[in-house]
Amino acid sequence: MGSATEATKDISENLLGDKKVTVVFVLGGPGSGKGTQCANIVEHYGFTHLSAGDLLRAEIKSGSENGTMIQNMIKEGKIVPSEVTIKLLQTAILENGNDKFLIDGFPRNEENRAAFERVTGIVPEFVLFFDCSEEEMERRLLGRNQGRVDDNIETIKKRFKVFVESSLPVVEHYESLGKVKRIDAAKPIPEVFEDIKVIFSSLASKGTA
Ligand SMILES: Nc1ncnc2c1ncn2[C@@H]1O[C@H](COP(=O)(O)OP(=O)(O)O)[C@@H](O)[C@H]1O
Ligand SMILES: Nc1ccn([C@@H]2O[C@H](COP(=O)(O)OP(=O)(O)O)[C@@H](O)[C@H]2O)c(=O)n1
Ligand SMILES: [Mg+2]
Repeated sequence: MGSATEATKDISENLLGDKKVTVVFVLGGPGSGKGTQCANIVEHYGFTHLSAGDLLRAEIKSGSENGTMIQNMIKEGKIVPSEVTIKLLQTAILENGNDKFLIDGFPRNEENRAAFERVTGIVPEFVLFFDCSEEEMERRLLGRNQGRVDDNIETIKKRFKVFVESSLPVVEHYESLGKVKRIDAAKPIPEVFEDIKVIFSSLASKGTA
């Protein structure tokens, strides 16, 4: 009996060669702590962390022909066309020996979501959603100090708008499928990780990751 999910997994095996993967999407507003907690999850649960933003920034640095376009989009807080980001994610998945991935900061809009599903056939195990107020996220971004072109108040405001208008609908989509695990991301880093551990420990004990 082939369920819809099984059918999609078959497609994913075709497009990713023989590779079967477990994927968790890590979503949340800018500065909600996605990258910080992904590092913790990698250390404890053997996932590979793929940050869409990091892959795009590496693409700029590599001198790719898309570099200028990507840089301009990031500076404006806009979402880069899916084909660019999906290609980077797909290559990273195929080049990696691991079969468990945290995809951080993707999908960020409906176009990202639908195109990724269509192209890779990958259906996420679940979506880890970091819930945090804009006031707190703004404070964190202004203190992040990584020299990013988008961590200034003008771009931050644009990113918040894009998050509410384009990214939250993606979370709502997965909510309607019962796939969202919401985390109170306003708490201190160790407390947030304690809540995340509960989720990943139960996943590990079910043998799905
Ligand atoms: N729970 C937290 N409490 C306070 N500061 C945090 C917390 N989580 C992350 N930070 C800090 O906030 C900034 C943004 O975190 P980051 O993980 O880069 O967020 P994101 O990837 O969601 O944009 C970093 O400087 C990080 O050290
Ligand atoms: N799926 C994605 C992810 C990031 N990006 C771009 O990269 C920027 C930084 O993304 P990020 O995930 O590193 O940012 P944070 O949420 O970690 O602060 C976004 O504001 C977008 O301009 C994108 O276009 N598409
Ligand atoms: Mg990040």
